[in-house]
Amino acid sequence: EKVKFEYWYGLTGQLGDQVQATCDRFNASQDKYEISCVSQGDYATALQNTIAAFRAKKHPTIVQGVEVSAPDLMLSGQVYPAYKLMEDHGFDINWDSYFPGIANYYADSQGRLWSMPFNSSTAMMYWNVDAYKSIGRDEAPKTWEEYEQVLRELKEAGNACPAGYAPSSWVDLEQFSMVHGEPIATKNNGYDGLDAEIVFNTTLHAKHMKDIKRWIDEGLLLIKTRETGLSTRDAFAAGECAHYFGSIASHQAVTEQVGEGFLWDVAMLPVYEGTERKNSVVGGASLWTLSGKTDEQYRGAAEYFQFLAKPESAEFWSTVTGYIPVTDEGFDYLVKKGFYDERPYKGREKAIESLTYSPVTPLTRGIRLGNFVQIRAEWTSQMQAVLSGQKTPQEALDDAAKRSNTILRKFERTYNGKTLP
Ligand SMILES: O=P(O)(O)OC[C@H](O)CO
Repeated sequence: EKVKFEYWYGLTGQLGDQVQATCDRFNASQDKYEISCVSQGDYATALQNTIAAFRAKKHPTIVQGVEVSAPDLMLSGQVYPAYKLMEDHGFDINWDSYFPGIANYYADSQGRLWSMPFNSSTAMMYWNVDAYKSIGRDEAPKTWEEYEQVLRELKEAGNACPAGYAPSSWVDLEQFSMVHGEPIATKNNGYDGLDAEIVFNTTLHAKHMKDIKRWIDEGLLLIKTRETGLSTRDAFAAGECAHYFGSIASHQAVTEQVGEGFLWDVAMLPVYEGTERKNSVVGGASLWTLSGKTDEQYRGAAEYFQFLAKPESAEFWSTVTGYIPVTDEGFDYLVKKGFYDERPYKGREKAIESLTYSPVTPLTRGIRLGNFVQIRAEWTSQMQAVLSGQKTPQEALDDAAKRSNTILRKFERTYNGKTLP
């Protein structure tokens, strides 16, 4: 009889279907194990459901943990660290092959990976090349100043939606801060201690949110969800808005949505003039093995991880999504096959360029702040208050920082005396 184990993931739609496909491929590749993969909705819900399931001992063997949940999972006492899982089951993983930006994010202070990198992304600017042609341009802006200029030119040329906008902590705060080398919190964004404090209301991020508000007021950015019910991605793919900012993960979905409709591309996030661009930070999620399972189930989990790490699996995953290969081995395999040479896959390498743009610094390593999923929610609700005209960006960011610090202090008390591994 096959050994069965569960894997809960936090993706839906096109991406969720492709996670399911990795499970089907694994099940078809061998006859000893049967992985059962269950979508839990989005990343935040997957995490929430997993915590709730622990109480009833109904939790899965593997959970897909959103990147920022790493400290919560590491301190939970309920994780079987990936490096140990693989070692205990005799799998010889070349950990050095993982891109440093990815490995750093999921590693403890001794450089050992606690989760298995899987769906790694970063934020990109999606731009409509045909719309640019209409204003005599053929390159994506590298600075926010130039971006504003492009928006203005598009509007003047009669474009009704130069860009769609929806507040995204991941793009506007987290990735933005990384590429500008600006801190989100003290203590190197939490890596150096649970007593970190939020500073995002005092950095270049505050200027950025003021600029975004001004662009909205000037009709350069349209809040699509409010105006048409469309997501910024759908509005872009429908040719309605000339830009949107989002994960490279959706590159394949956008490819399918746009079809032959128009020419488009992705570019690295702009930076403000005078900024020395830094690496962006890995987004997406990684796979965490949880406590309380049988040794056979753990062996199955390790086999699945080993299966995902194969270059052929990396090729499958990068083809059907936009996620990047997580190892040098996977990347080299794709490069040798000419994967990035032609559309529709050409462009996806820009995510890797962004992630590896500079050596990782203490401020661009990532975020190690407790309960950051809740901090994201606070930031978002404060930004909604800006969009509805109730607060200025600075007031909203000050309030978001205050509430976030309360969340951090609560987390610190929960793990009183404990330190991050
Ligand atoms: O859409 P994804 O999977 O690239 O994830 C984006 C962010 O990292 C979510 O935290």
